[in-house]
Amino acid sequence: MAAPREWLGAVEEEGNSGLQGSSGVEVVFPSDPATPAPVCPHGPTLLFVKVNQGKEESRRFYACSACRDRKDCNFFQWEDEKLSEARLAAREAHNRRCQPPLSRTQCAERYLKFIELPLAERRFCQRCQQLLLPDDWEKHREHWVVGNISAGQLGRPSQLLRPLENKKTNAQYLFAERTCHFLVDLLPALGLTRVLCVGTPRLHELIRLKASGDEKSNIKSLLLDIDFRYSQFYMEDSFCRYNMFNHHFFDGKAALEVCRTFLQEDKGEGVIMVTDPPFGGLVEPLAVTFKKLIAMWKEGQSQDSSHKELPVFWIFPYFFESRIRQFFPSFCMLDYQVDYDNHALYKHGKTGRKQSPVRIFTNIPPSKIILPSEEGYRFCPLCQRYVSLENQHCEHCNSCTSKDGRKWNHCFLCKKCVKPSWIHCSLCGHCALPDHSCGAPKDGCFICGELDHKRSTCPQITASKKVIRAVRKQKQRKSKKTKMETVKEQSMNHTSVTRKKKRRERAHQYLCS
Ligand SMILES: C[S@@+](CC[C@H](N)C(=O)[O-])C[C@H]1O[C@@H](n2cnc3c(N)ncnc32)[C@H](O)[C@@H]1O
Ligand SMILES: [Zn+2]
Ligand SMILES: [Zn+2]
Ligand SMILES: [Zn+2]
Ligand SMILES: [Zn+2]
Ligand SMILES: [Zn+2]
Ligand SMILES: [Zn+2]
Repeated sequence: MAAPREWLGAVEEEGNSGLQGSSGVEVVFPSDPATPAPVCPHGPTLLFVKVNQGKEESRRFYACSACRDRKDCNFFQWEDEKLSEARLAAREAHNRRCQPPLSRTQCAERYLKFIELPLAERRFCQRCQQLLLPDDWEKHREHWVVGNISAGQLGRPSQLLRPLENKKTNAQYLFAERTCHFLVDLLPALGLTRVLCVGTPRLHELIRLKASGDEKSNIKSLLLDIDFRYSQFYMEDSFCRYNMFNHHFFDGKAALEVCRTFLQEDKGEGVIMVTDPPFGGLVEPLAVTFKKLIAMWKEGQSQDSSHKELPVFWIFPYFFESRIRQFFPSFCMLDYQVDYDNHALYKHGKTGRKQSPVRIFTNIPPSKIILPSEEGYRFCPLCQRYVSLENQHCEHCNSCTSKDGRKWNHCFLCKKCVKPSWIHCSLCGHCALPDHSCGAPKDGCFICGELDHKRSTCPQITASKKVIRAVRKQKQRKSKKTKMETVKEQSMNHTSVTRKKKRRERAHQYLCS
């Protein structure tokens, strides 16, 4: 996902207005893209706009969709910038140079050769993260090479490969066994036979292991992931190198067709998409991509099943709930706490603030998803869903209200349940942390500073007449109550660096305190 914070530097270096008050970078999806976005090594770039509090939108620019760190991809181009033929040619050459050294077909051929080798000749170079054929040995002689790579190891590449823990781009946090088994075990009960794994390599391999093991599960899986190292372990029909922030298949049409065929098999029956994107990712580009995958599945549906939805598990931290529901209103958040192997803080079994904040968002009715009682989950008959132990049903809200696994308390003044650490502040008129600064400006509109709307719907914005029309329409349409809800929703529509930073800080505080 794109590089908000890093790109701010670039924007400023280019002599644009400095930061004043709150500022940030948003992704823009032009409704009628007249010109296709320029391409970086990670496929089409995204269009961004820098927004400053008290100012109108500034100049828009293209940046990489996948890398948040300029060190990983330093693509930058102003929207209205004209590039010389020479620069365009240099960019093309650069894009080609950045692709993996072996093609997808070459990787598949090497894999077939590798599995034919006797155990003693099956080697893996830790340094290069590569399976070696005898012809490669000499080149890796001085590297840390492990031998005797068993069929079991080949079947679990996520254990053999070093997780890419670069937080800004890959954030390759792998499911703990507990979570992975929980997900796999859910599938048969839900009548699912195919899983499109988008950024879930460990789930993919466990499904395949089960399919080839004694239990003879007949569940199939296709992995879409940006990590090209996985190409070494799978044939073309079970792994496609893919960028989930721009729906880009690195191996072109052939790979796209693999995905389409997989989704549309059996008239689209029995398939689910499970995705666990890097948490720093912007929600909107992800939502746009997932809608494209859903549309691909829908193309294969008959007329009479046009009302059906592709089942989805979107794994993401709970504080993105309103943002995700903005794009997928039918999704609900399960209480199940997703656990990771290589993330020290996201661990199940911790209490208080140390619990994992990662949840499953799904359009499958939550009553059908049984959460393990041995881990403390119970069924709430009133909510018709499984909830965590501490999540108590509030009779005033008529719901099990806790989002973070702790017991929340009902505030009669706010008329809702709030976190246990919050108290009602009579000065602010709502609940907040005891040490909050009263009356401190909340995240308001970047342009006029008002709190009741965001930049995208600011009546003062002159650049976008469309937005003004939308605001007017809204004013006409909404009653006071629904208007309040809309404002809240809009506030989530405003992804800014400041806000994202705050959110990260909040997540950090949440996990550390
Ligand atoms: C948070 S990890 C999820 C891994 C999952 N928990 C598992 O154990 O299977 C994010 C995954 O998304 C992949 N990824 C990161 N950026 C991506 C992108 N732009 N497009 C597709 N996949 C991406 C990473 O390689 C990684 O496998
Ligand atoms: Zn890039
Ligand atoms: Zn090597
Ligand atoms: Zn309940
Ligand atoms: Zn309540
Ligand atoms: Zn209150
Ligand atoms: Zn206050």
